[in-house]
Formats: sequence, C-alpha cells, structure tokens
Amino acid sequence: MTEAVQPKLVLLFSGKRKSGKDHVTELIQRRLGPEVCCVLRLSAPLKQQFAQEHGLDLQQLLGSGPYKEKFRAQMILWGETRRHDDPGFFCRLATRGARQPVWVVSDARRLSDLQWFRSQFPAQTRCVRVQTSDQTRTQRGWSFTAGIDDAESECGLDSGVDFDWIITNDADAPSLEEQLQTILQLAEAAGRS
Ligand SMILES: Nc1ncnc2c1ncn2[C@@H]1O[C@H](COP(=O)(O)OP(=O)(O)OP(=O)(O)O)[C@@H](O)[C@H]1O
Ligand SMILES: C[C@@](O)(CCOP(=O)(O)O)CC(=O)O
Repeated sequence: MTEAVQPKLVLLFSGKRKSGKDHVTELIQRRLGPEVCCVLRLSAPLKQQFAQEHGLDLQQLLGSGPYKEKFRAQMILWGETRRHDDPGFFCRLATRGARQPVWVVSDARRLSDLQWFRSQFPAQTRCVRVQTSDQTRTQRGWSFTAGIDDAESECGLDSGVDFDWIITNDADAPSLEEQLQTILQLAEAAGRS
C-alpha cells in the first residue's frame, strides 16, 4: 500500500464570490512553484461530476466567467446532498493525490471543511480570509443573488472562525505581495523542510 503523503502546511482560503480567492491563491502558487505548492479546489471534483451528469462544459464551470453562475444554485444543492451523509466527501476527493509539501485550498466555505482539515492535519492547517468590498466585487461582475449570497455556501464562515490572516483584495489596500509576505515566508520554509 502507498503511504499517504502528509503536507507540511495547509492554507485554507475562504472569501465571498469575486473576492479574488483564485487570483490570490494562484499568485501564491506562482511564487512558490508547482513542485512546492498545489492549489486544491474543493469545488473541482463537485463540478467535474456535476458537469458529467448534466452534460455541461467543465472548463467554463471551473473558470471565472458568467457561465457557472447559471448553475450555481443547482450545484450547491447537488453538493449539499452529498455532504449531508459525508461532510468530508469533497475534501477527500480534492486532496487525493496531492504530493507537494504546501497545499493551498482556494475555496473553503463551510465549518465542516475547516473541521475536516483540522482533524486530518491539526498541526499544519491555517485559515486565511480574502475580504473585498462589495463595490470591488460588483466591478468584477458580482451582483447579490438571494438564496446564494445569503446561504451557507457564501456565509458559512462569516462568524465563528478565528482566521490566522485576513487579506484585503481591493485596489486601495496594500499590495497583495506585501500582505502575503508572512504567509509566503512560512510556505517557503515549509517547502524547504
Ligand atoms: N487583485 C486583483 N487584481 C486584478 N484582478 C483581480 C484581482 N483579484 C481578482 N481579480 C479578478 O476578479 C475576478 C474574480 O476573481 P477570482 O476569480 O479570483 O475570485 P473568486 O473569489 O475565486 O470568485 P468566484 O468564487 O466567484 O469564482 C477575476 O477575473 C480575477 O482575475
Ligand atoms: C457549488 C460550489 O462548489 C461552486 C463553487 O464555485 P466557485 O468556487 O465560486 O467557482 C459552491 C458550494 O459548494 O457551495
């Protein structure tokens, strides 16, 4: 049997729609390189299976354009049905095969996501929030949708989490490079150890 690979550092990112989770986590991966760091999306296995079952365009579901928004409510419901019996279902699938020392999870949404990673990797897990003004999110294409923006998928981590870092991703905030400095240093050290 292959021995399970233990990451040295697990960074769990969360944030609202269009806060820039993908942008920030891709920046981290570019800085660390693909040998040291992988970006894991809990929604990737969900979208993969949902696309297959419904004959949809997976690449567009994975992208940042408007296509996926047409199916978001349906995907949330579909995923929640699977999570109901097994809250770690997508966490397990998303992390399967990850071999790098630094795991960056780009889309934690629920307390059960945090609980799963903390139970599996208690010493390695850190939580990072990406926060962005509604004005900036609107400029990036967001508009409030009842049933989505007021539901667990978007609000599950609004309270009850003591984030290790909060990154502000607005044009008038300090640069991302500057805000991510401590995280990058920690990740670089984890990559060397
Ligand atoms: N700091 C930034 N500078 C320039 N563009 C940005 C920045 N942050 C995010 N964006 C852009 O805003 C859009 C939304 O960002 P991104 O896809 O990273 O957000 P997200 O939180 O992953 O959103 P969603 O979950 O709704 O897909 C993308 O087109 C992205 O390129
Ligand atoms: C269905 C869902 O996984 C969509 C996530 O899409 P995205 O990370 O915003 O691209 C959200 C959820 O699981 O609640």
